[in-house]
Amino acid sequence: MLLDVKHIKKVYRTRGNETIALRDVDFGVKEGEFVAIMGESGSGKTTLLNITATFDEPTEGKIELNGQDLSKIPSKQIAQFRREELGFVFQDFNVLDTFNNKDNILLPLVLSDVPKHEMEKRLDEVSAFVGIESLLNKYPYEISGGQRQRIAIARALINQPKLLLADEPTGNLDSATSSQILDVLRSVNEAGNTIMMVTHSVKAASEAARVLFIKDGKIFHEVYRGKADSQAFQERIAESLSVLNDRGEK
Ligand SMILES: Nc1ncnc2c1ncn2[C@@H]1O[C@H](COP(=O)(O)OP(=O)(O)OP(=O)(O)O)[C@@H](O)[C@H]1O
Repeated sequence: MLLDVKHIKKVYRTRGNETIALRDVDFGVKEGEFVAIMGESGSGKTTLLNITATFDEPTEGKIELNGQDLSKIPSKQIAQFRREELGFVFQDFNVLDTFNNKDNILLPLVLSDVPKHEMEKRLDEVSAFVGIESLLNKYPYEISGGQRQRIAIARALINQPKLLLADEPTGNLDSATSSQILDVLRSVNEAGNTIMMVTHSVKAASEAARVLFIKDGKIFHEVYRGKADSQAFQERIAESLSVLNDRGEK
């Protein structure tokens, strides 16, 4: 298993209030898998992603990436770990307007002291893969949302991370652009990269091979695409969501 999420519980304590955001969440992600996580607002998806990303720590349980217990990484090495082992794609792109697109993509390599010729080689590869060669010398504010998300995906891939974490990557895009970004994510996965993606979108989730449904901080259900085509898988996902919501209303 590349990612092992072991009996995670997360309790937020704020001024006497206690919120149990995750309870006994337990699953694994194999190398090369594409897993989507769905659930209603407040069900714990972002909490799970944040803990996997080492932005936060579980109250109980542990997460291992390639056998490495995330809680054992010394705090001084956390930033380096994130930069070298994980890639991030967010809803709001998180690219820096003060750098041009090329420097945005290269930033993780600069911070990791990768030699210049290696940087150029990886930049060429990743730019061709994501289809952004003509955008490299522009700035993020000069390009469209979909193009910005491509830059963010290139930046996430440039360090050849073990795991790509995506939080609602099509949330700020129109449907045509979303489809293009989903195509990119599919090819990223087909090239062997492991992806864990939080999404509200049935269409986005249907790109994954497996969808986990979270409800009230617990994994409630999961579906595998198997041999289903995209349309059939979307119907199954939508059906699972309606069961999830129905039971919530009772
Ligand atoms: N920093 C925090 N302090 C206290 N409670 C929090 C904090 N972050 C999240 N929560 C609570 O934990 C629960 C899970 O929240 P989380 O953000 O993980 O849900 P989500 O499924 O990602 O929701 P959304 O789809 O709206 O982003 C919610 O009840 C939320 O109010």
